[in-house]
Amino acid sequence: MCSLHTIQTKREDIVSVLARGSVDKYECLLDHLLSHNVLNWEEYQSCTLGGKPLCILVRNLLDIITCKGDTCCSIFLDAFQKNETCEEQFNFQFPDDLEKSSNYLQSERPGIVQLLHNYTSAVLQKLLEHGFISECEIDTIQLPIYSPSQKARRLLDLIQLKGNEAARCLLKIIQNLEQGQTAIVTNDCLAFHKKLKNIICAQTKFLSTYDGTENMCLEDVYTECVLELPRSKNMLDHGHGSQTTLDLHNIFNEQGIINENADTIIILGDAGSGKSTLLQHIQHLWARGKAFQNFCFVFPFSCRRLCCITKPICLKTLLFELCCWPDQLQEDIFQFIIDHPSQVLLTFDGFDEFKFSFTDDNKHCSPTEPTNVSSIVFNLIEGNLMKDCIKVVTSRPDAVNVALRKYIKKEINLRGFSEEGIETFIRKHHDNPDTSEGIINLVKNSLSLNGLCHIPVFCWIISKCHKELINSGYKAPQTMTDMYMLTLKHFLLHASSNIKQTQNILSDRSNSVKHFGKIALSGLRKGLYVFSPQDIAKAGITEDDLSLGFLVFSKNFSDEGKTSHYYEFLHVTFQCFFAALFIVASDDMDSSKLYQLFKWNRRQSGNLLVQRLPISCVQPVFQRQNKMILRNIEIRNLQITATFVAGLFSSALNTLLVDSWQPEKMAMKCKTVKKCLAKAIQKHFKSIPPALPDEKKAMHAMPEFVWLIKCIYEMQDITLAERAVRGLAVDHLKMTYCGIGPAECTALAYVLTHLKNPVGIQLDHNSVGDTGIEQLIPCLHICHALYLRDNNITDKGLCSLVEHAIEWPNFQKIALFNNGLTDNCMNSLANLLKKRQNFLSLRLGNNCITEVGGQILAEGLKENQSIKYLGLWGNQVGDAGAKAIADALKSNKSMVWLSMVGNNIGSIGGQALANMLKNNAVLEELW
Ligand SMILES: Nc1ncnc2c1ncn2[C@@H]1O[C@H](COP(=O)(O)OP(=O)(O)OP(=O)(O)O)[C@@H](O)[C@H]1O
Repeated sequence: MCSLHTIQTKREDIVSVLARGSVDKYECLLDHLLSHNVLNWEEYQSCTLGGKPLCILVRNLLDIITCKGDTCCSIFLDAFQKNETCEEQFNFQFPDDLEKSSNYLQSERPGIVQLLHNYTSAVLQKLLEHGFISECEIDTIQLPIYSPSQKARRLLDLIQLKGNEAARCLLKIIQNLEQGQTAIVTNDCLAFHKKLKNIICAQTKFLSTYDGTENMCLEDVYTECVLELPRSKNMLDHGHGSQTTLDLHNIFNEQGIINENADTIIILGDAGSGKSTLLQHIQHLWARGKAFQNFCFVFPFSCRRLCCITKPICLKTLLFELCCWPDQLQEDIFQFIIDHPSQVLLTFDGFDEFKFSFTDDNKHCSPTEPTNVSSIVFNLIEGNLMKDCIKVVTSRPDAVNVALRKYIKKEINLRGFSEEGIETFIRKHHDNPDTSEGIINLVKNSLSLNGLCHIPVFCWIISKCHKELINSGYKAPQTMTDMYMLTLKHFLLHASSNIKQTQNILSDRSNSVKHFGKIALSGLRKGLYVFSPQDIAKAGITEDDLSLGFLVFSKNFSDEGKTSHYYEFLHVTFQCFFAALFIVASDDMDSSKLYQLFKWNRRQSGNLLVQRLPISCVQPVFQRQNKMILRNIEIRNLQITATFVAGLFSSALNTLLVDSWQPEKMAMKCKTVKKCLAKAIQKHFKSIPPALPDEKKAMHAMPEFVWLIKCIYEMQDITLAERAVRGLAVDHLKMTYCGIGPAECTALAYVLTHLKNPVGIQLDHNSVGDTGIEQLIPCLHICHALYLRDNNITDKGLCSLVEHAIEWPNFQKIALFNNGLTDNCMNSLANLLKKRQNFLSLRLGNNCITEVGGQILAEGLKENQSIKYLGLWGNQVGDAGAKAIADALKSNKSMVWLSMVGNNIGSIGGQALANMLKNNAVLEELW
């Protein structure tokens, strides 16, 4: 029987089945007919006229179909049967040519309706954002009389009417949804999604350091920081092997993954390097819809706050109560979160402040079962809870223990501002170009300031206190302590109404400073960074003190609508600074207590394992050593506080404090600090094993050594610096993996310049950079060998170094592999080779040197007879470069080791090297 005849004979049954069924089902049939072009647009509309009974619409449809001949009738019957039996599976083949988007939406209509029906609200929002529909149109589509599928159909109908541009936009949204590139929340979750975005947007709008006094938005002042991936052997190769800097927008991609099965990305950086701000920026970009839209939900946590949760808590409560409460459908929303972990991002700021040491001993897998907060956090990191949900954790570097490392997907080092970043930050901070130019010049002209300003918090201080620095002719700060003292004066002066009459503002506000010092120190001892109204009252802090702006409302404990507030210091480094001021200037603290501040290092020196253990593991040892008042201060903050203490004894600040507060015990304390520092350094030196026969004596310094050097620098005491290195009788000073950046280089130069005998200085795997080289130059004349592997050095830094190195008689070796050197510094190196006929070793592996660079270097090699080692592996010198080098070395009588592997060298270069090897009697190794 032909299809037309079937419809005619069974018309009554068909009408009855369709009219008895739901409107949804009938419309689904129409979707099929539209997609197969059985109905044209006008016919479709006549079959969906609102207000008419379904049986009339069905009859009308059958009239249209039967007029269209047997093929159309056959398609109808097919669709009718499918409609009755099962749901179809759709497989989208998106068109390459987006000009045909409207057609595609029509031809795939049944599948698209099925895909969209759970997401219409979010899709409508996106179309609204793109300007293709209006609020009023959304309201019409979202009328409660429509089922979810009907809403999807009304949406498609509207877009068809709006033309191909709108259809193209919708198709892009559908494509992203289908391929999981953009996370789109279901209709049930949309209200919560919006609420969460609004809350995060409001929370991340301002930086805490700008609270109260200024009204600067994060968006206006945010400056990109340098993000680096550590080069590690087991970094999985995803085609980014040699790249170590990372763009923020690539933070979640495959670049730099070290463990594909893990879900935690850890961002490491020193105090004030911008970790919290970076997280805030990520959250803000997400909340504003500007990036990271593959996450439906972002839940930000502060470890400072999590530490205060003492009662058992479950994951659900943690997410909803701490971040955002769903006004309705809590169960559905939580279920969506659990079912779609890859669409959820959790951030944990300040893991170093999380008092619990990471352990994977206690498994907890239930999202609804309460347990202690540390267990929830650790099991999230391990993936026992919400596997595949990405977690971003920030921490100061040494808080990561071995157990945690197993669960790290990617490790990122935050290196603060680049040279350009400093300028950008200053320009963003000041509308007046004259002011910003003035500050930039100030920073450029002061070596010490330049080194410090790579750390964002210092850059902020300089920007904040620019008036004092530029107009009042203050001496540019030399040390970190100078910076904080400058800020202290700035805030005090700012709050003082009669500045001119005030001779010594510190003396005038001594009580305020004392109050801050007291609460800061007692907070550090108890691991407290947030202060309740009771804590504030107990420390005697008055409204007047609060108005100075050092204590700001805590973001972590905001009780909106309440009159009493929780406070925290502007930044934790200010808490350390005030604690240091109290330790130094209060006569309640005698020098023996101060001795405790440096003493803990003595037992730990040389014990890297203990140093890297989290504080809670170290504490039993630590507590035994320090029975006194400073025993509980978290090690990283203790070091910062101790550095400030040393800095406050620099001659200028010592005098200032004595003049301001007349403390009686300062002289004694100063003596104690000097003794502590000198002895701690000596102890470090004594731990060096004696040299083996025929071997040079080397010292492998620990990060603690660098900290001691920084303390000496903060004191600005040349005699102490001389005394400190007097006993250092080594040929080689190794300071690899010590977290050395530009500021540390300034301190190293200050002390190492007093070394009496030439040494080799090995600084591999730090972040010295071009600025660090500038800082080091004052001490490098003493150096016979310099190792700077993996330190982000570019041509600029190297050229500057070589300019000086030409004059240094001892300087014979330099190792620069894994940096960013190009052909542009080859002239400089060639010149060094020409001028220095006692130069021995040049290692330039894994840089970006091409044929041209190889040829330039060859010019230098031609005129040098001393060089013994040349390493150029992993560059791109090619045939021409290799040939030029081989020819240059023909007459060289010293070269014993030459490495040219991985340089794209073909037969010409290879032949030239082979010939050179034949004629060269001394060359022992060529590879
Ligand atoms: N990228 C940035 N752009 C602009 N300003 C920044 C940036 N990063 C940091 N800052 C400034 O430096 C201050 C300190 O930064 P932040 O609190 O983020 O450091 P942190 O690394 O989290 O420090 P800590 O480890 O001590 O908590 C910020 O309050 C802000 O003023």
